[in-house]
Amino acid sequence: MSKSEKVIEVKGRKIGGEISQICTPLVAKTEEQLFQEAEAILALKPDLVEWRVDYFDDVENIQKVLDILSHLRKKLEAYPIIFTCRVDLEGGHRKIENGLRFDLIKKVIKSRQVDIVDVELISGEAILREIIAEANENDIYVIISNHDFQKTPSKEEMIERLRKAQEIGADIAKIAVMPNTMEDVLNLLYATNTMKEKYAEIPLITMSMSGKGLISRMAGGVFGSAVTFGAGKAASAPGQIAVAELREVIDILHKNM
Ligand SMILES: O=C1C[C@@](O)(C(=O)O)C[C@@H](O)[C@@H]1O
Repeated sequence: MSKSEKVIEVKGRKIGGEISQICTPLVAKTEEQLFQEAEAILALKPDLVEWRVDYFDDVENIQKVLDILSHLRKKLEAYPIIFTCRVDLEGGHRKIENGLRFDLIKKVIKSRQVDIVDVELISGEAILREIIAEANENDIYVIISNHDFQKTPSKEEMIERLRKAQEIGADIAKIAVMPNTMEDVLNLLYATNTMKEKYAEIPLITMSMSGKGLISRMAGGVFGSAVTFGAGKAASAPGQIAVAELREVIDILHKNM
């Protein structure tokens, strides 16, 4: 029996349930584009939406971000929203001073206008625990994530990072890595499956990026990844394919396995 039984249910979507959930990122630069993008995404019917606020030109204007979020929340009422201000060192679109970034994340948590926030494992335990405490008080879930856009670490290292995220108190542990060989893709899937079978008490999100890693975005659920990212108007990472294509593959796997 696998240990990964904890299912997180947000707005009727079961993260860690029987079927992989599809998340689509918003990567607009301006407010106008953001709402156009959100409109376009609604037509794609993903399961979750992620606002990658690091793409947003006014990301450093916290009040503006909060104001926009209250409108976005209404527009995407039926959808769980993940709020992500990705650090530049792990694929973020721009460099934002850490103090400001963490302040933004905490204020967004307090506003309760999102369902989930994503924070990187490299942020360090102290700030992660502060953010988790704030999130717990406000009924918001926390993804602790890790990214490597250059390579795929060893299986042991990936398992270690996912376990560390869980140990710190993540509700969901995530890792996205770049494969240089097909063995790297297998290693990511192996780490995912091992986590699911042996260590995970929380849902996992894992992906091997780029075209090489595409199989992990389509079939990662089979090995224990609870969410896969599908492009909306634009991709937020290499290898994301259209939501409809992902949905088709996931449904075929789900129906027949
Ligand atoms: O961490 C992730 C995963 C991701 O990097 C991907 O590879 O699909 C896309 C990001 O938007 C998201 O925050």
